Amino acid sequence: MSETPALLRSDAPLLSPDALEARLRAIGEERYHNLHPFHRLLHGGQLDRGQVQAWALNRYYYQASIPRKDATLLARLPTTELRREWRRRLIDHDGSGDAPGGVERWLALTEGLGLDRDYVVSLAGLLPATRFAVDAYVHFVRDRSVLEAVASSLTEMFSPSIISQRVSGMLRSYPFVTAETLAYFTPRLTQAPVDVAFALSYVKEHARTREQQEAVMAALRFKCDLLWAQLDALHFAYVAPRLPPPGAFVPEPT
Ligand SMILES: O=C(O)c1cc(C(=O)O)c2c(n1)C(=O)C(=O)c1cc(C(=O)O)[nH]c1-2
Repeated sequence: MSETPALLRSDAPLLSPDALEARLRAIGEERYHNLHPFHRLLHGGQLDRGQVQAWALNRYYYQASIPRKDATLLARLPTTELRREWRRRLIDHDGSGDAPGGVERWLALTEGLGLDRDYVVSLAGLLPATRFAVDAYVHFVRDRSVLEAVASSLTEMFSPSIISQRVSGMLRSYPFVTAETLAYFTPRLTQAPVDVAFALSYVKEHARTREQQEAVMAALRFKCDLLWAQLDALHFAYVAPRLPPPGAFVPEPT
């Protein structure tokens, strides 16, 4: 379902909170990155080891930047209650005490795929488009309203189902992938619904005008687009026409 841009519908009536949620879910059905051809190849076992490495290496920058964006938003939240809620996300990704977080677990994934840890962390082989897309997320959360920033996290509504498909598809298809390598994803299946429960109820409660509701929907579309753009860049560089930009990771020939 494609929607008319907000500017054309300034007279549109306020949506009920549940109607807003239905619109948000429809955006995911139309644009979430589970629909991207690169993901279909990844989950369907149709990539080689070098292409899977390229995906993991680039996605490292997304994972490593999630706590940067959550810390950015945390600093803007006005109440103890909101900050306590959002702080949990930082712990999920950065860890706490001896417990590793998601960023460290993603490095276990890239190492399990045979990539050198220092090379991954250096970001030297990153696609430029990955950097631009991920940085755009951090900047969006810094520059837009808190309501839009919270709404931009709502792609997580759609992530548990893609994660389940990814883990089962990759384990079935790739001899070089083990359950241990994909352990990153297991806690996400319980963390994401907790994140979403809060963010969705916040958005449903705080989007009180149609304009704010349109801004919330636009934030979710923006986020879907930046996830999509990362996969476009991977596809162009490593699937077809296979034109990695200068300096980007080049898989070893198999
Ligand atoms: O595997 C995925 O497809 C996927 C998608 C998303 C997402 O929809 O943004 C996230 C994650 N994973 C994820 O692991 C994660 O920690 C995460 C945090 C966020 C966010 O916007 O705050 N999205 C996602």
